[in-house]
Amino acid sequence: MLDGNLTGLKPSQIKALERIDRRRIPPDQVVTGDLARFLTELSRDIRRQLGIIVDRQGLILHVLVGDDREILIPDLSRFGLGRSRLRGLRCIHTHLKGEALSHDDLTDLALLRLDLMVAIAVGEEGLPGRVDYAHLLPDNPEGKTVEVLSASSVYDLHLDFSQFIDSLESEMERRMGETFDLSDTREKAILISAGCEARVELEDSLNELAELARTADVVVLDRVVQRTQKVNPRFLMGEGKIREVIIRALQQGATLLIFDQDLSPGQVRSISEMTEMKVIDRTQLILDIFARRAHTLDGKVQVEVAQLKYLMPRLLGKGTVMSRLMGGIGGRGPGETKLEIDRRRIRERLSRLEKQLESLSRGRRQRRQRRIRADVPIISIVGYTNAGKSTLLNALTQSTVFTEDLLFATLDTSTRRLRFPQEREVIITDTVGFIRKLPKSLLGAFKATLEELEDADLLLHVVDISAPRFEEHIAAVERILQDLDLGDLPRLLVFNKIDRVPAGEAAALCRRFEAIGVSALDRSTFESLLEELQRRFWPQESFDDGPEKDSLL
Ligand SMILES: Nc1nc2c(ncn2[C@@H]2O[C@H](COP(=O)(O)OP(=O)(O)OP(=O)(O)O)[C@@H](O)[C@H]2O)c(=O)[nH]1
Ligand SMILES: [Mg+2]
Repeated sequence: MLDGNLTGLKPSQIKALERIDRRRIPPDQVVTGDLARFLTELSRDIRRQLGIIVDRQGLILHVLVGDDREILIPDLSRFGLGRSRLRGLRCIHTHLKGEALSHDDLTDLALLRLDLMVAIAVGEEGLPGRVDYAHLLPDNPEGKTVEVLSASSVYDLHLDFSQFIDSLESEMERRMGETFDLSDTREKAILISAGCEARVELEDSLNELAELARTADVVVLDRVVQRTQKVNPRFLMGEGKIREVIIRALQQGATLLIFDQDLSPGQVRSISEMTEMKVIDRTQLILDIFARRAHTLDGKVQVEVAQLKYLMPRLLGKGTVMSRLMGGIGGRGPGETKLEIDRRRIRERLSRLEKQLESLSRGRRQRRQRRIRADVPIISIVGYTNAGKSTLLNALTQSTVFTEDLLFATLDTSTRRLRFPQEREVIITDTVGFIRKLPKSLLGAFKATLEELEDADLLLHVVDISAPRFEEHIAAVERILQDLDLGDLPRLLVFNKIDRVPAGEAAALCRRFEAIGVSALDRSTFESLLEELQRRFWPQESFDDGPEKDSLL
């Protein structure tokens, strides 16, 4: 296959170029003397660089014609990356002025994961001169990515290529095997954050991203934090820096880049153009988790609507970025539904789903009305994800809502009854956990579920006080409540997981925040919470004897 700028070439030259691919290089040689000479002579005649892309069998797959300074390598993504993340292809090209391997040559080598990048100088009379070549390095503590070597001529290039590439690959695999199990098929991610905030803030948010990644069953290989003066509109960070990050990620064996900041459709596109690794942002990761977690019809429909809305503006005409957004993480459709690639069909599907949501929400409204008519107080549990909301609901009502030490265990509201003495009862509902930077689109998607909060007579705001930054969690939840127009509802702060902090400290924090401490794992800690609930709902009655513990717990 002949690529590049052929204008102005004589038909005989084009024919000669087209015939190059009939040649074959023995697998143990980088390039034969004959072929090198053919390339340098023709290159001198047309005064342009010439290149070939060769596979490990020595077949020539592409012939490239450049200008006097560079050649452009066509898209090689169809060849895929092997286990060591090498492409199994090398690039051999001519340099007209005997210049060393350029920065672009080395970048191509690293970004495309070529076996070798070789430059042969066009010498006098078009004879092949010095050979410069570079190969990638296995992951190493210094973070060095390439090794550049040279030979005084092709005839002095005594490199047994097949042996060389075999041992390089095994070393690469050995190094990767030190950080992760090579047979593990889960996605391997590099977490990336770039922003103007203070480093601790970036790190903190990145820790949470790591938790999200763990929840999504992704292996995290490394983290990159880049403080920037100003956010780069195309790549989030500087172009050179992002390239460096991608090159390191590939070297470490990553398959996925996860950005802590939300990427604009344009940014996803520009970064994706540099690499075949999947590029996703925080929102997409959360969407992915939601997609795995949605169990009820409501939940599934809501997540799919959010996913489609997120993907729409990110579609390219041909669906190329799409296909990369799709596979595996960041593209998991909830349940059976496969996301469609066609934009028009997405639009149709969206409107169908939205109708479905509408009717689901009607059903919910009726159920709610019945509840309100029954005149039973409604308590909604809200709080940061993983605070222990579902555990508390279960413990209070002796039921079994799914709980787990992962983020977003709960996506669907569940409703239970809590009985008090003297035939009194309240209804308690559990909700989806909140999180910092919860994307607006997602909030919108869950509006239907969160609508139920409007009916609440009281919000139990559950906080995990063993979390290092629980105050920020409180603030994030408060902000989201404001966004949902629920800021005026009465609420009660419940500090959960007091078993994980020293008793004195827990008591002091509760006093300071006017909160009630509990450990959702230990029902004997519920007394003051239950008393407070009774006081709030039936204030005129006195409970001098205190709640009858046996009937309560
Ligand atoms: N030590 C301790 N662990 C708790 C306590 N309450 C809950 N947990 C644990 O915290 C984790 C999260 O609990 P969940 O009830 O799933 O939390 P959630 O707030 O419903 O989380 P999402 O639904 O994901 O938003 C689980 O592993 C619980 O066992 C507690 O009082 N003490
Ligand atoms: Mg839960």
